[in-house]
Amino acid sequence: MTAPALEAVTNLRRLALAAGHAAALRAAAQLGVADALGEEPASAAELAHAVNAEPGTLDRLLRALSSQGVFAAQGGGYAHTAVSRLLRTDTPRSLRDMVLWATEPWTWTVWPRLADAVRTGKGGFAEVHGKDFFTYLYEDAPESAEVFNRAMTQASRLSSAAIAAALDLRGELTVVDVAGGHGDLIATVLERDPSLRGALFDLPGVLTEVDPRLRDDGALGDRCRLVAGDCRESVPVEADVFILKNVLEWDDANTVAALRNVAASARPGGRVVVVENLVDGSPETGFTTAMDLLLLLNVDGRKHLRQSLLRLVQEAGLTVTDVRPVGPYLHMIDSRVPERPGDTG
Ligand SMILES: C[S@@+](CC[C@H](N)C(=O)[O-])C[C@H]1O[C@@H](n2cnc3c(N)ncnc32)[C@H](O)[C@@H]1O
Repeated sequence: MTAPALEAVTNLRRLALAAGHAAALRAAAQLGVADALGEEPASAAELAHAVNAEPGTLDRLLRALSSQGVFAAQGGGYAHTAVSRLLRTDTPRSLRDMVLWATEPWTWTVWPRLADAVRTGKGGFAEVHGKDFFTYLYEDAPESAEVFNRAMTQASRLSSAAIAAALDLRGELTVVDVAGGHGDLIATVLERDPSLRGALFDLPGVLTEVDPRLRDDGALGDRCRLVAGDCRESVPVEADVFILKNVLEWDDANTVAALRNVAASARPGGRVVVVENLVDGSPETGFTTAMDLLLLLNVDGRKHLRQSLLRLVQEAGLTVTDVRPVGPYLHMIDSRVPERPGDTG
């Protein structure tokens, strides 16, 4: 076999078993291996003792992960790499919950339906579970819902400071983060500008456990309201600026409905800022394209191309004023509610 032919075989075989590496990541996160490993390399037996596992099988797990750069085989044992450190719980950039979220039990039940979804254009989650994804999450899989919300906060911590810096809210008085999860972004925005007041809007189940800074007794509690609701029905909050970050990932009808509801609550000339990872504008194409497919399966949704997202923002009657990268992997779409909404159709 020629070298290119061998490489093709190797690549395809690795991809075909990529679920095994995702499962290995999940197992390591569940076992707490990254927390058990310190600055010095440790043997599989030492780590197995620390995480209450069988040494031989833990060695196999760590060998599989090391083959992908998660931990490094060293001197008969294993050492941390930059990637494995992200699985620790005590690092500010921890992505442990993100790993758990991406590999939750429900994900393994939806992936086999991908061919059908591609054929029909529908993920079909509601047909299988009898309810839409977020209802299922909060009613039937509350532990998964907690993992989800923590994962969103972990992802937000990577970008909130960059977004807050890029927003330029001079002259604005009030800002609401629509579907803002536990509120890392709105807290970061309010911390940056002490004159601003804010609101965090999300589903009722999410707001039961918000960022400690936003609680009544938190440092920002008196400047931020918590408003529960469904943004596909209405967004009953008055504000100068509406932010929607990683929210417009449903099917197009629900995405336009949410944007229209925001536009209806905003004053004419009000600002609506959409922040998303774009499939065609992100350095993480492996992540965004796979997430695009997962969103198809769970919410009949998608990660957008730049043009498809701009089209929906405009369809909702908003006037796009700027599109620019924010942070290493997101884009910020700035738009305004027309001064005379009736004119735009
Ligand atoms: C991908 S998360 C993004 C959270 C947050 N904006 C962030 O970037 O970390 C999507 C958010 O939308 C919320 N959400 C989903 N459906 C919603 C709805 N119908 N109304 C309001 N919020 C909703 C979820 O609870 C979740 O917090």
